[in-house]
Amino acid sequence: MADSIKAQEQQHLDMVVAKIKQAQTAAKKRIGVAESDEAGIRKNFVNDLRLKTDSYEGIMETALSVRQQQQMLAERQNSWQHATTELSTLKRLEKRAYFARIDFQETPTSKPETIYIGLGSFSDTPDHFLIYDWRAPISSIYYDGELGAVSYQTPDGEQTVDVQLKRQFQIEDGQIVTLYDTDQTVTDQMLLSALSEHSDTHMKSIVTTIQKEQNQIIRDTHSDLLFVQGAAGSGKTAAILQRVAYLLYRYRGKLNAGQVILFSPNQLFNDYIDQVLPELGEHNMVQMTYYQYAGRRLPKIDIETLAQRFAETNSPVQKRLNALKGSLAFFNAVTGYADHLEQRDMLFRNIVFQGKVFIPKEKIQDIYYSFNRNYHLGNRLQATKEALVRILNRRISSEMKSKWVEDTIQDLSKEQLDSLYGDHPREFESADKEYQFLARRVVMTSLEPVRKAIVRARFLTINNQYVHMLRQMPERIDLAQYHLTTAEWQAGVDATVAALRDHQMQLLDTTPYLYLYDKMAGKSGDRDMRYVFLDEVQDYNAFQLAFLKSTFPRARFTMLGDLNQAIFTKENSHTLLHELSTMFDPDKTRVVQLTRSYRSTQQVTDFTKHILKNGEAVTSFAREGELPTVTVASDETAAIARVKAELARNDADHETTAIIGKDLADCQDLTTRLRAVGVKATLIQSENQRLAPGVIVVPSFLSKGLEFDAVIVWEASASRYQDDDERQLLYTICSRAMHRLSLVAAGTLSPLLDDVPADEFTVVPAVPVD
Ligand SMILES: Nc1ncnc2c1ncn2[C@@H]1O[C@H](COP(=O)(O)OP(=O)(O)OP(=O)(O)O)[C@@H](O)[C@H]1O
Repeated sequence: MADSIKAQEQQHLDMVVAKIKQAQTAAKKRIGVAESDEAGIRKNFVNDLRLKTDSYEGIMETALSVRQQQQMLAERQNSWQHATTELSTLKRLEKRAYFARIDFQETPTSKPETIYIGLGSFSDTPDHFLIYDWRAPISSIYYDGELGAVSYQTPDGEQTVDVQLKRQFQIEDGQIVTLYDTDQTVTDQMLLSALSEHSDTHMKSIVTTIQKEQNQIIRDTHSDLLFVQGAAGSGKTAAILQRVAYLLYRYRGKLNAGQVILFSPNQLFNDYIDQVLPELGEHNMVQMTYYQYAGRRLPKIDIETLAQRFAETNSPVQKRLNALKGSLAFFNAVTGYADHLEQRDMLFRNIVFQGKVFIPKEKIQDIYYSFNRNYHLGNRLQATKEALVRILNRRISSEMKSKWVEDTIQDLSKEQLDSLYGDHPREFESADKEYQFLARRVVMTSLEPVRKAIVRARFLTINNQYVHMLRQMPERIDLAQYHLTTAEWQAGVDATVAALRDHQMQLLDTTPYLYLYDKMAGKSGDRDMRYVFLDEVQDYNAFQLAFLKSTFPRARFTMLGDLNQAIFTKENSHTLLHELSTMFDPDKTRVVQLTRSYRSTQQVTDFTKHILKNGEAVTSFAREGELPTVTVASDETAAIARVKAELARNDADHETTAIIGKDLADCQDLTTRLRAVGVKATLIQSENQRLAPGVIVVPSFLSKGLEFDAVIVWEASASRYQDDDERQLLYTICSRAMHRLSLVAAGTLSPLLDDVPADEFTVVPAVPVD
């Protein structure tokens, strides 16, 4: 491109940067003013306060004056917050003001317009935008269209413009490094340079190179369910993070980051992505794994961990039980059972006081079912609690006359007496009045646990109720459809009961258990949550999805998954799509498919896709790299030597490496062996660990969603990956590699690699070990 254009653009950039700097000075000034105003208000708070407490009007006046001061403080804090946010945006813009320019005309006769697009908006006067935020409606034309007529959505409907120029910039520290004009959406050149960067322990934002299909996901505001099926590395995760940023911008003032929740595959992944939104100037959304969510709600139960779940080898019967318990039919059956509890079968527990039955369960049951048919589970429970509290109150008077109360009062120490009197004046009309006062306090204090038990509905018994429900299930669900006999089902229930006795539970049981509990307690869900994102949705079952939908009744759902990577649900993942389609209104459901993989080089993508049989479509973005390597060593010592050599090569080329083993035991063993030959590597044992720089060894089930420059698959042998249902797992592992992929096996190579054509990998012999 002509140097004169670059010079002109640099001049424009210098002008914008100068204005950004002026704006920074102004923002700093406002921060200073707000800070000193706030300090002033705090200092004079006491002086300015008109304390009058001798009359009712005086108290009112004092309260008003406190309120006024608080309001003034809040205003200052608000303006401080505002100026601080603005300053941080301006600082980011100063370095890289924008990344694109678009010239367009709204109609053939209207004035040509030029806009620049960057990470945030910037205007020097209220209506004069020098930079448009990438999320502004008009910015969409940068991502969506080529030159010529391009339409974009505005809050008032669709608008079409004639785009005459698209220019992309790479700017570093206020200097234009390169610029190019293009007629494409985002040039391959720009994408290529973004993708050639080395990975690090944190994901980066993709704002400058968002692809057209990704933009559809990011800007969707219509769907109740947005389902994205995307190949490994197709940018699903990247797209949802930009989507969150987009939604927070689009609904600024109405939506905050606390109303958006992302269920992620593991804690490591949370760590990996947690910089993206702050880099875009937004707060992070609520992020947790489903396991954490369930665990938080069931603090007294040990829920099966990811590692345990992964290590499970399920018998054919167990697989069929799993299919049933994860189905939508089971969800509907639990709903039916809960509805039936409105008429009968709710189980209760005695309320106990001092080791004796205080209110018997039969009495509670009578009360519970005494309300008429219009009462549902929620208000029935509430009304029961109120009735029980009334009983409790009546019992206070009778209990005051008991012998134990008299004994207690006689034995009270001075401290205990002081605490019973509290703020109450110590003068009483008579000794009897004083005794009555103390007796009431004694009874109320000791009955407090009873009151709590009532208020917290401890008279319900979720464990028993859950088991009761499971026992009854054969009446509600056709076991034959799942190829199960009643005996097999009941044996499954026995196993659940045994686990519950030890306060343990399979992840598979936690959701029906929570759902039943919510129904019994009449909970109507978290109505504040507006957007729910589920990453790696193929690892959820239909029950969990239906439960999340009922837990967040007002939320819109974005689900992202790759049916090729179902490492927990395996063959059930394809039925999931079908079950989902029955849960949401088809008019408000949108399915988007992303088939292009951006993560890996063409060679890695081609190799990995041969691992799948009947896999979903995957194409690679044309980025060249080395062929993957395969090494079959005669024994583990030789295999370790090969790993060591490959690590040395990666290190020399500054490629960060993850060695991915099948399970934790393999990874522990490998780490020890590597240490013995002088190689330092961090073993990631649990999902709560942090990602570390340098070589890491990670078990397959924790590598989900992550990516690394180079991946070494440890023990790609027949002893580890043999069955067809392990194809998706091996695929997931291999698809973590961006530039280099090496597979090392001791003994025989996994037969799952048989379909990879011989010219798509290099055979590297194991290094001879002396
Ligand atoms: N438009 C884009 N511009 C630049 N980089 C991109 C783009 N889309 C995706 N990438 C990069 O490709 C890599 C893979 O993206 P991401 O992790 O979002 O894929 P994914 O679909 O979630 O993969 P998986 O299902 O395998 O975990 C990331 O490094 C991401 O930054």
